[in-house]
Amino acid sequence: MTTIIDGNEIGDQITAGVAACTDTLVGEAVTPGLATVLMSDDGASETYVSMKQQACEEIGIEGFHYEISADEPAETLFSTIDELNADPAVHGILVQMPVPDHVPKRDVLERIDPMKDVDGFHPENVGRLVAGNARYKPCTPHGIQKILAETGVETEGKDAVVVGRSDIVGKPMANLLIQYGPGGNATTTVCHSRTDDLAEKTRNADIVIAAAGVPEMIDGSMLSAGTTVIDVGINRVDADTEKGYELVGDVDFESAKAKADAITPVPGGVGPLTIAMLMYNTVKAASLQSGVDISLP
Ligand SMILES: Nc1nc(=O)c2c([nH]1)NC[C@@H]1CN(c3ccc(C(=O)N[C@@H](CCC(=O)O)C(=O)O)cc3)C=[N+]21
Repeated sequence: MTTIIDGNEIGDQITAGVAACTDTLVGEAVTPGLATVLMSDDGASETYVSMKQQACEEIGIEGFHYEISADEPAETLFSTIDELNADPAVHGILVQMPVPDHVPKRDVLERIDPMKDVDGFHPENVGRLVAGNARYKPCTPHGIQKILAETGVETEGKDAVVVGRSDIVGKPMANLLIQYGPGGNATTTVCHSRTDDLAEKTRNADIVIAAAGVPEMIDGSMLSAGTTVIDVGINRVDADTEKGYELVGDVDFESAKAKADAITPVPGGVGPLTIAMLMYNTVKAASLQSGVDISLP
């Protein structure tokens, strides 16, 4: 029997632990604060930002939300970041990606105070992660580590294949998988758009993490029996539904399920963990900035 991994359940479990940490902080007169900044007219981005704000509200984290019109100059975003860096009520800052083309992404990431960088995208935090001394692990790869641990999937000595080399998922995921200790020690291959014979790589994997942003590109014929399949894709494809689209992953679920030992669905797989780990990092940020100790799950 193939296990269909329930990301909502694992996410709720972590969120409960994070909520308990929030209570501890509030008891010490520290209310964790997360600022989200949206500079885009994209409907999907709006959905994700509002999901993050809703999660804050449920846990007791104070949410601050900023919207900047996509045609504003980059300076408007920079000065918003400067204000949030200086605001002691704000412990975490998330600038929703992608930003418009005329805004230099790297300058945005470097502008955020590394102590408030709860995405873990600032070069200082990327460097710490690679050095094995992470401050804030990027939310999606960290969430995937939690999924694997909760599902009882051992990584040590296993062959892991990460499909996709993004700064947000592929690269940090590979870094976590090769690190010493629990959730790491995997022999890790990173595949991407220029990989020759991808199927040969994925067929030899014990764990496949699909994060290329290409709808249903990994199917059952590319997998061996017994593989653990983690689907990071959240592609909106046109469909005759109420919303006018359907959410599909980077994995062809039905054919992959027939081969997999365990598989994450879309929606209800990795997505809820991304939000839970953002809350986790925000509470960690509030602890680091206030000096109040907490015990994170
Ligand atoms: N600076 C930054 N940090 C991010 O963490 C970030 C970002 N930019 N830009 C966009 C992506 C996307 N992202 C998602 C988080 C949760 C779900 C999620 O929970 N999805 C639900 C379904 C939601 C739906 O119905 O559309 C699920 O998979 O079950 C999806 C997508 C965070 N991102």
